[in-house]
Amino acid sequence: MSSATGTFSLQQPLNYRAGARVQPADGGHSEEVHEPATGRVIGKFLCSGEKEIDLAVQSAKAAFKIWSQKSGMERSRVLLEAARIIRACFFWISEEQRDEIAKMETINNGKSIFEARVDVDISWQSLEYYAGLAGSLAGQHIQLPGGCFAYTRREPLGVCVGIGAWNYPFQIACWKSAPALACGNAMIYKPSPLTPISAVMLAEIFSKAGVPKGLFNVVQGGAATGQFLCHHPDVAKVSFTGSVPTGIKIMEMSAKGVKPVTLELGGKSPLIIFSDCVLENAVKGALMANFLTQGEVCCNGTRVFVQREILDTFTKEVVKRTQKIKIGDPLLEDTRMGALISQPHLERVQGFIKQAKEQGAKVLCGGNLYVPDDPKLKNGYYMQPCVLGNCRDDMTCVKEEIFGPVMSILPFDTEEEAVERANNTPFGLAGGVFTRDIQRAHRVVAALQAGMCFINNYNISPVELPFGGYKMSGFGRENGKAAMEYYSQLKTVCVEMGDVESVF
Ligand SMILES: NC(=O)C1=CN([C@@H]2O[C@H](COP(=O)(O)OP(=O)(O)OC[C@H]3O[C@@H](n4cnc5c(N)ncnc54)[C@H](O)[C@@H]3O)[C@@H](O)[C@H]2O)C=CC1
Ligand SMILES: NCCCC(=O)O
Repeated sequence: MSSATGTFSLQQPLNYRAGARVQPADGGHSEEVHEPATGRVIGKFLCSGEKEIDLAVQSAKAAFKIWSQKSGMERSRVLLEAARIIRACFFWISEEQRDEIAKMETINNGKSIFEARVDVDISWQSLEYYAGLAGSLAGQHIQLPGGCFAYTRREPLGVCVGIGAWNYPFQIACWKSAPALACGNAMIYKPSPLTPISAVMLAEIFSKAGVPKGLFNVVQGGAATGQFLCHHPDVAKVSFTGSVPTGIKIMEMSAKGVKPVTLELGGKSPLIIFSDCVLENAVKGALMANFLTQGEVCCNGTRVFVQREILDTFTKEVVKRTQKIKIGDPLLEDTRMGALISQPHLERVQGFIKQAKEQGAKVLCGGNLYVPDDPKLKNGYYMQPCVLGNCRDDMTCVKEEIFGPVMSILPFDTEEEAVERANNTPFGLAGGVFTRDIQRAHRVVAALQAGMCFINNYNISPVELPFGGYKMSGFGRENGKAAMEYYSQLKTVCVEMGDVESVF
């Protein structure tokens, strides 16, 4: 079997401003774009400078004037059309076009085409969901004495900035832009410099769907470009997905301009497996919690606490299935684990495994580099998914976010102990529990200090559900109705129906 892996090269500019792909007006250094599956350089782009950021902001401000005056239903129709265009890529047009977005995501990120398709589905569902909410964005009427009254208006914020990570490039761009645009805002989006491609595709789709020119702009670059965005005086809000250290910097920069922020940061989430679980589901859940997108998922349940009675059976089954995961060319239909995002990241993950061994953990399977047979893939960033046993809570692999395919198994005896250990982390993004005991399931998730909890499943992402963290995993919410609050502000209008009674 062969695939298109190893054939793509970037031809078009990756910035998008005022309704067109453009080269940035100024810039610092240029960045290479890699194809993780082969390690090939597929192109380069110039990181946007201060002048380009200002042009993008001015263009977004002009579009905001038009878009914010539209009714919710008018905005809804445009978002629905954008969702339809993306779906059409999947279902109604030729095979070539059908897979276009997912293919680009796979080429640029390294994840399997199978998963990339799911990501793109979740992305158009997000646009569809917020299209549905746009028309019902409304305030309140409040009766006051003497026939006076007040009402509230839910208004957009203005030009919002979205800064994204590299693990779900298209999906993160949609999760931020869909509620932002539904509320009447404009957005400037900066993807990770490692995955610059698919956000521009989204910009083109928005234009085709009928958003005003400049409503959704894309600027490319790394930290410096992100800083220009956060410091720009005409930016009203920053929504960030990425690591905790960068999240702290974003908050500091935004604080200077008193700009609201949404922070979707990292995690080290617990998954608690009780001995009364349906073992088959718990094993599947543990794999879902650890190995999607090569383990590069913020809400992964990487600390797998297993009740001692079933530790051996559970571990044996998890190891058996992990060894069967098909690694390799991510564009092949039957591949379930592609390449990690970059060579430095692969080395970092390998470093965590080495350190885990030094600290006494036992590699139960995987953990080594993987070299596919296909010669074109020999420089790709592959590794075998890894399960670690003999783990303790004080080990680095159990305390720190690895962001790779590494599961740590930790035995426990009692519910109380499991909950206490699960919460013993500065992170609080997600958590999960597998048990047949319905009361215990709800008791445990109520006690977990985490923003997104799963009972008897893990890592599903329906767009209707608010998603976000507790503690150092951030604040604010994406998805669900909740996100609308983070992209709008409340104005109160107090109406006098009589004469003014002055105290002077
Ligand atoms: N909670 C969530 O929803 C998610 C969280 N993450 C977290 O993201 C991390 C991995 O993603 P990375 O891209 O490596 O994170 P990162 O923090 O290095 O970069 C994220 C984004 O911030 C930009 N950036 C970096 N320094 C900046 C600065 N000083 N000012 C402004 N922008 C700056 C980057 O260019 C990139 O676009 C992991 O910790 C992961 O857990 C990833 C996906 C989802
Ligand atoms: N579909 C899961 C998204 C989580 C993340 O962005 O890492």
